[in-house]
Amino acid sequence: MQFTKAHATGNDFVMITDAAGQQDLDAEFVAAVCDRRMGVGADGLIRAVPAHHVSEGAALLRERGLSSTDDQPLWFMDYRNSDGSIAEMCGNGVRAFAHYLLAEGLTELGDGAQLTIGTRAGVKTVRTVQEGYAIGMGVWSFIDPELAQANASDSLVQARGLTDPRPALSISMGNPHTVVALPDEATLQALDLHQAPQVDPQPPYGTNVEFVVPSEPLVENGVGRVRMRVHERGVGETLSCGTGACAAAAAVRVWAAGDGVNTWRVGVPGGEVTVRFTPREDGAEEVELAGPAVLVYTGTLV
Ligand SMILES: N[C@@H](CCC[C@H](N)C(=O)O)C(=O)O
Repeated sequence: MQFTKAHATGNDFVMITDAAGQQDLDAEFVAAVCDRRMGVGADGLIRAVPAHHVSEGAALLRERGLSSTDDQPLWFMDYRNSDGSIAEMCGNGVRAFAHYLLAEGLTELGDGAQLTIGTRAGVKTVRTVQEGYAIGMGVWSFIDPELAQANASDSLVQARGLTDPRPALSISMGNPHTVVALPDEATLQALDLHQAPQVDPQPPYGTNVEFVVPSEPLVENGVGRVRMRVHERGVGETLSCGTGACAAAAAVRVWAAGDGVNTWRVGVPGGEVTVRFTPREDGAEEVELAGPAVLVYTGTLV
């Protein structure tokens, strides 16, 4: 099996193409490929498969009235975490996926230099921008709107390196996130994320946990800035999480009542991504995630 190793701000993936939709990916196989000592090593594995060849993709085509054929496929991002579990969405993965599809000649940019791809969290648009790719992520939402709006927090998080549990806010970006604000960079750096943080109450399907530190000043020239470290569900600590960066920026906006600040730069151990919010008339906010994507090498699994 041919594969390409890719990364997007250090969040790394093994990319494979399955044009006929015949590749049965079981959790054991994915975990073996993603193993950093015994396999290729990656935070996740992404299978590019035409939407009409997988049930979730076919459902998406029906819902959205889109077409996908062997000649003109709508490519579906089948994303798996490094432990083999399936996740709904991966923001950095979409950038790597778009870069991979274009480099492999599997698709071309359409009108407005845009691409449309399918994911388990719906159809996403991708456009090329100076820093790489910008993804139309859809709208963010509170996981528990009542609790979140009343307290600006809905849970408590404890992690190694913190003296006490800290309040957190749960946000969906297609997949679940729990965002925790920390007072300063020293506290952020002192965290030991080898062990999964404890979230109370425990989210039913697990969660990705983002620890954020607002920059000083928080907003400069109309742009908000935060630093973040993340412990990902199904992976562990990663160098970056795209959906996590969107959730972190959304949470900081809520806490800082910074609704007017629509552009946020989120610094992660693997670089920086940009998150933009566009308020809609119905009160919801569309999110765009922009950042680089890199293809590192190709290989063959034996
Ligand atoms: N790194 C990703 C998120 C991958 C999925 C996540 N671990 C989950 O289980 O929800 C990103 O860039 O968004």
